[in-house]
Amino acid sequence: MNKAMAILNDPFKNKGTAFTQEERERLGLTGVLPPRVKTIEEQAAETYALFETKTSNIEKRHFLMEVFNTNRTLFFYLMGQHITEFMPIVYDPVIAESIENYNERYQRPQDAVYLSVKHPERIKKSLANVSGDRDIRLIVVTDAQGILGIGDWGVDGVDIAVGKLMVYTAAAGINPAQVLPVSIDAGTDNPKLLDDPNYLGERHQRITGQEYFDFIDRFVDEVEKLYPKSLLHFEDFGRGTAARILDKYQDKILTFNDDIQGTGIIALAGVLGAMNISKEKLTDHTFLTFGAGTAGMGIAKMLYDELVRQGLTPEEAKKHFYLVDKQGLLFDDTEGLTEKQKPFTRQRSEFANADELTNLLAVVKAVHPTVMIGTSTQPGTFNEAVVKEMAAHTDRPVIFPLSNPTKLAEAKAADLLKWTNGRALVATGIPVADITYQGVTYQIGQANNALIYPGVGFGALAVQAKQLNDNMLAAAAHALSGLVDPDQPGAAVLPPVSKLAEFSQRVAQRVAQSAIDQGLTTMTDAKKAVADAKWEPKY
Ligand SMILES: NC(=O)c1ccc[n+]([C@@H]2O[C@H](COP(=O)([O-])OP(=O)(O)OC[C@H]3O[C@@H](n4cnc5c(N)ncnc54)[C@H](O)[C@@H]3O)[C@@H](O)[C@H]2O)c1
Ligand SMILES: O=C(O)C[C@H](O)C(=O)O
Ligand SMILES: [Mn+2]
Repeated sequence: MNKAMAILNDPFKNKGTAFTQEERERLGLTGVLPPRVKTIEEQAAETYALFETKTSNIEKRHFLMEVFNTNRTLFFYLMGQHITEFMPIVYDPVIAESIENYNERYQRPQDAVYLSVKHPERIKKSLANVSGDRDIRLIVVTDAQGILGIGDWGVDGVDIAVGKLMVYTAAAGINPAQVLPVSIDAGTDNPKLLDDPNYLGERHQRITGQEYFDFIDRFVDEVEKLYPKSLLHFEDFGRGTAARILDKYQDKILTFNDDIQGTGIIALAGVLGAMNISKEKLTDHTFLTFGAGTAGMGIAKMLYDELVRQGLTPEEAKKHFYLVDKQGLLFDDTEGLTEKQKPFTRQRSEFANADELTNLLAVVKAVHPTVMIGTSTQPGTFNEAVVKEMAAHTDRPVIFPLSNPTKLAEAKAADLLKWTNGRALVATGIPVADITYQGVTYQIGQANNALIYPGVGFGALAVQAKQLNDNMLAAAAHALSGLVDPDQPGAAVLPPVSKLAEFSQRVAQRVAQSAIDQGLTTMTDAKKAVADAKWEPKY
């Protein structure tokens, strides 16, 4: 390829019509572009006008991905201008639709690395082929066994790694040339993909057990060797692997599991936001987690740690939790408990009707939760009967239906307000427009880990922290308090996505400061480190 085309085809270098006359001369672009030199403002305005002509969400996403594929600077400049509008398009919920249509709509590899569990010997070469001479600092890896709540999507799940990284840059300002999305293709147990002639992944059932975990070990090892200054972010692994991988590596390398830790932080931040509104104490609450999987147990752990920080003993704190999963309320003798569930189970002797506590309504009747969080993937399960029963025993029920995407949410925010006469303090996983109910306009907080992981990861990277530990996660959860006026009628429990870029800096600084305070870095000035690391979309 000639020099000119190599530059124009490189999304990290390309400026399109914005190359100046001098740059055109120097880079061999003279005569290669139409004469007019445009500014980034002009490019953004014309690109946005084209975006507005697209009618369906999937077309909008396709269009934005073309901009992203062509010119990263312009893409992030534009996203900075339209963050609230673009988030649901490039990220959740439209990303779910794009994953479900990946094979038919395949555009480009999008600078991701494609690894196959059957070929551990190709890991190093594959990583190096994609990263080239770029100084990689952030990797988002998925094996796509549990994409949002839509299940196993094999190689098609790569979009979630790409999308999560787009949010990192848009929210926190991580240099997009320093990131690497990775797909680990371990096969798929999704029969639809195995039967689809267009499927782009390896056509076999998931490889599990030793061979799988050996591959992960080798992958982590190669990442640490090739990119020693990087943060390794795991996304949408399965219930049987996510926690195990995190437990193995969290004290050894700079790593983060978004579904466990990111979700835990944002849910705790939302509950703390609810406490600011209701003026209640966290330690007076009873927590019910519906769907005690990867996310549900991450949330329970963060809430539990906070109760202990607020002075409860571990034994007292555990008594505040009730886990409900497929089996109903989880008891110490329930079959099929996960390692993470075991410490939070209850005893049958606590209840006269323990054997009847096999569904959510029965459990709500028996335990009177005051905070109920859904990560079950079961739509509509926070129904009118359940919510009214809960609301009969508490003034301000805190209810977070967090399952994604939209079609899987345990409830709709508007229904929760209606069924509780506006008393519910609600946060959802996907964005919800303001709701006017009985004369009050309610803003609905978005308890999606996207509101927190960019600041967390960026803060840790900015000070080159050795690890991301529980204190840093707690610092992030507390960083969002004070950003919403809790006395405004209809106030949200979390700050709005429109302020994402602002509060991500604050989260990053708090996380960086925590690393400094704990001696996990040699740097000393969190504010300066975060400011210095920030990438801006400009030519
Ligand atoms: N808002 C956020 O930031 C956020 C973050 C992570 C996950 N999530 C959502 O949470 C959901 C779960 O994700 P995960 O990664 O924890 O998946 P997971 O598979 O690890 O956990 C889901 C849990 O729900 C349980 N479950 C299934 N059917 C049930 C039923 N009928 N009743 C009760 N429990 C049932 C499963 O047994 C499992 O334990 C997904 O929809 C995901 O999108 C949201
Ligand atoms: O991707 C999201 O929207 C949040 C979360 O990580 C999820 O798996 O649902
Ligand atoms: Mn996820």
